[in-house]
Amino acid sequence: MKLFDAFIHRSPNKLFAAIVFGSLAGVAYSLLIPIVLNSITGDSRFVAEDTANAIVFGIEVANQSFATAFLIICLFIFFARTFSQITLTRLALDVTSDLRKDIYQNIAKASLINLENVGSPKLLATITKDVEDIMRGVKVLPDLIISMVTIVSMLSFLLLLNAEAFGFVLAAILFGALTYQIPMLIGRNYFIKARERVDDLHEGIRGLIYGAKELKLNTSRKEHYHQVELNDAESGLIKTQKTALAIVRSAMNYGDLIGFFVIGVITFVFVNYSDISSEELIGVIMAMLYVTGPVGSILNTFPELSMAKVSLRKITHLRKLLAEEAFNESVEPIKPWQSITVKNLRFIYPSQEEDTSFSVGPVSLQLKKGQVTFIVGGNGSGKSTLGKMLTMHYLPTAGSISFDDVEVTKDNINSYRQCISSIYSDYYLFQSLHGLGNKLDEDKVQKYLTKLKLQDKVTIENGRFSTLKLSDGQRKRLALLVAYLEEKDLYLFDEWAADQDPDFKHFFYYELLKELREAGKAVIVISHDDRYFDLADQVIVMERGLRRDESSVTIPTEAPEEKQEEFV
Ligand SMILES: Nc1ncnc2c1ncn2[C@@H]1O[C@H](COP(=O)(O)OP(=O)(O)OP(=O)(O)O)[C@@H](O)[C@H]1O
Repeated sequence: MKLFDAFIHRSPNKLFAAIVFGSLAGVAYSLLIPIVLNSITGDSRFVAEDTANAIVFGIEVANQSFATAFLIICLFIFFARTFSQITLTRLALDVTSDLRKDIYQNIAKASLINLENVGSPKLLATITKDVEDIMRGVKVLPDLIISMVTIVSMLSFLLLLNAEAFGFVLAAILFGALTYQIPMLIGRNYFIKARERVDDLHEGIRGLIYGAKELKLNTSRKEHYHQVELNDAESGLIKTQKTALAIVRSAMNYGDLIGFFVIGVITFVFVNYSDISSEELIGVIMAMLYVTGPVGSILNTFPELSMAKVSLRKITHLRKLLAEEAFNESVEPIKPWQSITVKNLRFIYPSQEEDTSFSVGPVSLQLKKGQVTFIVGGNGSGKSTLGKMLTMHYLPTAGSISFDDVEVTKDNINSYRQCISSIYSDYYLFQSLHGLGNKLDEDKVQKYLTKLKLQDKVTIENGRFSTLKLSDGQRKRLALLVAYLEEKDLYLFDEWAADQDPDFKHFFYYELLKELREAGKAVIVISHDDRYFDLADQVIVMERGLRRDESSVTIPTEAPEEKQEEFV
């Protein structure tokens, strides 16, 4: 993805108009020199001679027609430049907004495992810092175009004025531009290093916010954390940024001085070897002084463009990491089903070292509507991983899931996902009941708010919760309310009751599960609480990623078939 391509893609007509007006402003700039030159020196080679004075509003104005032309050109420059800058800046805003929206889409379409692996600090750094840096880089493009056209126009004027001087100035500018690239390349490498350090720092800041409770209770840990994860990371980042900026600043000053160096050489040396007239010399020096501004302005854009390029690379890399789930996203009505048959399902966590990556399965089981299935086992035995395969968050590396006789494939997986509701331990509670607001059954909402003892805490207005400032247990109850209101066919609760009062544990295990069973839902409960295991219709015991207990359900076992291509 190239920055300019994004502009062309967004609005080619606006881009074209902005470039045309920016270029015209550049040409108009260069027309001011011959007019001024003519008035001062009387050199009428480029503009016809006109010495008539006029009185305008009581003020005497020399060379009336030149003065009028000068004013008109200035006004034209103002309007053309402003139009070009505003158009390109607005385009730049649209392009960066598109970029952010693209990243939102990338995140939405990425597989859960890729999202977990990339992690939120990196994603947030990209959406905030990288897109912002690209925006800054994009914003300098209007000035870059105007300055480039001004330089080209001034060089053309120089060519008309004195071909020898033109050759000399051109050679000096080319030499300067080439030698300028060396420090800029070094500076760019430092910008890349600095960008890597921003990710580390974001990770550190995340620990500072989310680990605030732990850090407050342990001063030596807090000091160590501040020193290693924040102060050292800050120092490393600032040092790298300072070095990058020092190199880039020196390069920019070098670039600025090239113009004056050329003026000096022309004034003190070139004149001794050329028969340039004094009018031409004044013209050349004026043109050089004039060119120095746009040259500086172009050079000033380089650090921003350099950082924008680094950020663009970062975004491109992130997009690769967030590989899309390659399946049909459309949602079609699914055939009513009674049971889910899982055969030899397997999932291997992606890892650099194959030996250390954890795998779950092959696991076979059957889930039926109107049945409650408990998945139990020790910590790290693979319960949640199996759950995420059953709720189709993780795409299995092998095996199959079938709803009655329809096997889940990449063509229908999104349709089948719509019949599932889950609450994992890292659930997210949205402030709004997105997509549910209009079809809310008020009586049902009130009944469940009361059952969950939330009726005095939360109300729902226009599909939004009045507050989410609740205790952990209350928030989890609200998540349960949402899941219940969703009216899905398959429910998964991962340790839902673990941090609830005995009353609510009782409500969950004895009332809610019973009600869901009676409503003909298939329910999966991941639990450690063995007091309630006998409430299950079947218990799946997990041990080191495999199913230990196969007694409660019999699945026709076949040789594990690798079906990776069906899903991934
Ligand atoms: N995002 C991940 N990347 C790589 N490996 C992971 C990831 N998440 C979990 N694992 C591995 O999978 C194993 C099983 O994790 P899982 O969450 O399924 O266990 P669990 O039985 O639900 O444990 P607990 O009872 O503690 O919640 C872990 O021991 C870990 O090695």
